[in-house]
Amino acid sequence: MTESLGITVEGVHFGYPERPVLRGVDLAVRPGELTALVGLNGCGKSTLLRLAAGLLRPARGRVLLGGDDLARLSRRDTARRVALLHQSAPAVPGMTVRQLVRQGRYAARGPLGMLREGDDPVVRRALRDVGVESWAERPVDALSGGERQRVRLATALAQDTRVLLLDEPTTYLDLHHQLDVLRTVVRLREERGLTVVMVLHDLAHAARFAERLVALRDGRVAADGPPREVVTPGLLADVLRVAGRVGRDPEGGWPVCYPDHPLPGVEYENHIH
Ligand SMILES: Nc1ncnc2c1ncn2[C@@H]1O[C@H](COP(=O)(O)OP(=O)(O)OP(=O)(O)O)[C@@H](O)[C@H]1O
Repeated sequence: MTESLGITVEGVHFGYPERPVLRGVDLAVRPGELTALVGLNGCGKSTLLRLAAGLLRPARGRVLLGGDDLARLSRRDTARRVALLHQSAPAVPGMTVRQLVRQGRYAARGPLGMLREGDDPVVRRALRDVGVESWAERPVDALSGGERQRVRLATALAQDTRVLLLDEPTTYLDLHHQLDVLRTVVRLREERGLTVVMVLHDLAHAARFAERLVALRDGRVAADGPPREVVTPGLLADVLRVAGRVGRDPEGGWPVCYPDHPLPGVEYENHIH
């Protein structure tokens, strides 16, 4: 197993024009840790992942991967260390699953990698990891939303990085495949020492599968710790704006939420009405 990499976010501020989003985020994800990132729509979760993937640059502060400031790494070096599963990405018409997954290799290898059209063991492994080998020659645009989501995960895995950032990896998936993907992430993290940060809206999944839960609110980290400690009725109310109760799974002991009703007072201060 190669050495795991940690992610350090130091005093990061970021905004889009006329839209401040992150206002001083500090976060240290330890090497090999599985972290869930939660928060209301528009609070900046995807923005934070994009900053951690080097696709955006902070206005203030810095992001380090394994101690190296992303601002000093080339695109290629960044892509060798960190892969991002985007919320959605359009498929090129006619492209097969294998061709799309192979793009994960190009990101890490650049033009020389593109010459290797042959059977790439990393691509095969990525297809196998998410159980989509049998679709390799199918056109991506003929897949269902859930099937496509799993192929996108395989594309991120094909980058063969030590850090994996997953933006809502279970979107579009039925419950069977949601659990399947989350268990796959847990397994890969254990087998390969991957450092994983995943955005999840399902607090039940976050509480069960992540060892650490980070909640964003008002552009800052509002809660950070093991789910057993931070998932409380207060978190539900203050960060997710729902009233609800929190219990314990009788066998596993992880927190189980019983959300009741939405609380008033969500201010989409960043939004232009
Ligand atoms: N390219 C962009 N240009 C301008 N504003 C943007 C851009 N991308 C995102 N935003 C805004 O920045 C804020 C944070 O967006 P982001 O996608 O990070 O939120 P999120 O927490 O991931 O939300 P969701 O849960 O809905 O996916 C939102 O107000 C959004 O409208």
